[in-house]
Amino acid sequence: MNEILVRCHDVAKHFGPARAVDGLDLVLERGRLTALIGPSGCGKTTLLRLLAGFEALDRGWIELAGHRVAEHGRTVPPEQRRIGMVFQDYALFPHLTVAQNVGFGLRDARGREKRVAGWLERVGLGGLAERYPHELSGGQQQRVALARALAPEPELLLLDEPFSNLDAGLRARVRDEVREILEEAGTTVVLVTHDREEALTLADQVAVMGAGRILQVGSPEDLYRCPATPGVAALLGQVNLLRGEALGSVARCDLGEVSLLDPQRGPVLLMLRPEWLSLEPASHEGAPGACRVLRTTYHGAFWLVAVRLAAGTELRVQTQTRPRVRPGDRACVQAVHAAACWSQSAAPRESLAPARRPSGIPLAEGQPARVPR
Ligand SMILES: Nc1ncnc2c1ncn2[C@@H]1O[C@H](COP(=O)(O)OP(=O)(O)OP(=O)(O)O)[C@@H](O)[C@H]1O
Repeated sequence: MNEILVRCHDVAKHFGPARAVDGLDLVLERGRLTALIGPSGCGKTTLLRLLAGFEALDRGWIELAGHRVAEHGRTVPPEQRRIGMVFQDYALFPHLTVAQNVGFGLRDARGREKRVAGWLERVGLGGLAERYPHELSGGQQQRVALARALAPEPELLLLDEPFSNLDAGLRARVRDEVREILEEAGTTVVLVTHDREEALTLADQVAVMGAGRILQVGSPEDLYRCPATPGVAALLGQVNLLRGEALGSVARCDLGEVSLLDPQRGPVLLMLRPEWLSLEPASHEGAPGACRVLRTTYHGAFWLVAVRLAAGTELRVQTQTRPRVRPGDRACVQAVHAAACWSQSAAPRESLAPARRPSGIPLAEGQPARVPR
C-alpha cells in the first residue's frame, strides 16, 4: 500500500434538508487515481468542494498529507491546501493567453516562463502559447486546464467530469493522453465521472457513491466482478439478475447450475453480466436456460440479444458475432462465467435501489432487469 495522502472520516455536509454528503469515509493513496462514480445528486461535486476547501463541513474531518484541513468549525482555505481542480467547463480565463492561463497559479515569478513552457510541452501544446482560449479546440482547452492545474504541482488534483464536453472520438484520445500525463507527474487524482467506461479504464481504484456515502471502494476489476449491491453492479455495467439457491460454490437457478464467484449458501440473487452468458439456437421447452428471443441490437463491437426465460425473467446476452437467432425463436442461455451473488436471507442494504419502470417499457442501458418473484 502506498502512503496515504487523504483521509475523510464521517464527513457530512447538509444544505438545509438536502444531505449532500452524509457520513462519508474515504482513503486516498498517494500517486493513485480514484474514480468517483454515482447517480446524479449523490454528492460527488460536494465532496470535491469539501476536499478543495470551497465548502465547510458540518461533521467529521478531512486530513491532507497528515494535516487536519477540515473539521467542524475549522476550514483551511483552498489556497493553503495545494489542491488543483479542473472543472467540466475548464473555466479558462478568456482574456488571458494559453501561457498566461497556465502561469496563473505560479506565484514565484522566477522561472515561471520556463515552467509554463515545460508544462505546455508536456501536454502537447508547445506551439500554442500565445493563443487565446476561444482560438482552441475543446480538447486543447481541456489540456490547458490540466496544465494550469498541474503547474503549481498540487498534492491532489480534483477532476470534475473533465471529458464530458468532448465528442466520443476526441474523448478517448484525450483520456489516454491525460492518463499518461498524470502517471508521469505522479499526481494523486480524484476523477468524478458519470461514464462507467472512463471509471473502469482510468482508475486505480473506483469509489461508488450513493446518497452521500461511499458504498464500495476497490479495483475496477473487483467492483465490476463482485459489486456489493445490485445498484453498484448496474452503475458499472449491464446486469442480469436471477433468483437462485446457493449450495456452496454453485447455485441452482433457471439456467440450471451456475458457478459462483464467492461460495454462498441459501437463497441468493445472482448477477451475470451479458458477456458472461452464451446463447445457442433452439432448445427443448423446459430445459434449463430455455428461452424465447425478444430482440437483437447491434452495438458496433458486439450484439446484445434480449431473451425471456419460461419463468418470465428477461436477460441480455452479449455475442461477439452476428446472432444466429431472430425475435420469436426458441434458444438456450448458458452461463459461461461464474456469477456474483448476494444472500437474500441477509440482503445488503440497497441505498442505490434500481429505478422502477412501468411494465412494457424497454429497460434503459445498465438498468437491472426485473426478476419475477
Ligand atoms: N449550494 C447548494 N445549496 C443547496 N443544495 C445543494 C447545494 N449544492 C448541492 N446541493 C444539493 O446536494 C445534493 C448533492 O449535490 P452534488 O452536486 O454534490 O451531487 P452530484 O453527485 O455531483 O450530482 P451530479 O452528478 O448531478 O453533478 C443535491 O441534492 C443538490 O441539490
